[in-house]
Amino acid sequence: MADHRKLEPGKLVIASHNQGKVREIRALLAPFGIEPVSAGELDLPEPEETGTTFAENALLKARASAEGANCVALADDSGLCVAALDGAPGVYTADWAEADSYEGGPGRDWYMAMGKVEGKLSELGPNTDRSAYFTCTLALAWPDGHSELFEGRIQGNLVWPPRGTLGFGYDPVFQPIGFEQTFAELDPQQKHDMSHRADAFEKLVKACFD
Ligand SMILES: O=P(O)(O)OP(=O)(O)OP(=O)(O)OC[C@H]1O[C@@H](n2cnc3c(O)ncnc32)[C@H](O)[C@@H]1O
Ligand SMILES: [Mg+2]
Repeated sequence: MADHRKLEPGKLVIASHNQGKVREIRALLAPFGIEPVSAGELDLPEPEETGTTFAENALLKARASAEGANCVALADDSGLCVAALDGAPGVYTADWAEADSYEGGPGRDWYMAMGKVEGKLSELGPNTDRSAYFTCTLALAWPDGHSELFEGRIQGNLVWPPRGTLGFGYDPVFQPIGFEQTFAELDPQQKHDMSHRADAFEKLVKACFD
């Protein structure tokens, strides 16, 4: 594998507009002397995610922030891949939650999105395989165009109805293998110890900090 570029202590833009993700990435970065600032805090525009893979979208977001802020940027493109749905919603996980909010503007309705997944699974019958995994691709981009990619994954099963109030997105329906609780019922630290994001982050740390 090609040499990795080390991350120096200092400013880093978290190229995400998802508060749940930003919170988790801040916690994961906390031990490394990095000063994270989010794309939202810098008023950087949210680029359109036109890629067809997690890697393409992660790079697109990281590059947009690295150029916009002229500093190193870290993006996360992630999603839920359901075995019985041939990997859907996958790279379109966030799109499945697009909805007109009650205020009339566009927004995201996670309960509706979780119901959409459940609806498609139930159409397949009562004995349908409920296994799914979360995947996360992290992209680091430097203002000079250099970039690095890291992937992580966690396997689990989908539950219905949703359970728990912690975490974000699809956490209330995702029960990681070996646990009785969903991601939204587990302590956030427990999620950080095993999640798809933590798995990708571990690879990033080995490559860019060690
Ligand atoms: O692109 P940014 O601004 O980072 O924010 P986003 O919410 O649009 O993020 P993605 O494009 O990567 O879409 C991935 C979706 O997958 C879901 N997801 C990813 N990681 C998750 C996690 O740890 N727990 C629950 N849902 C997760 C969540 O709903 C995300 O919105
Ligand atoms: Mg997105």
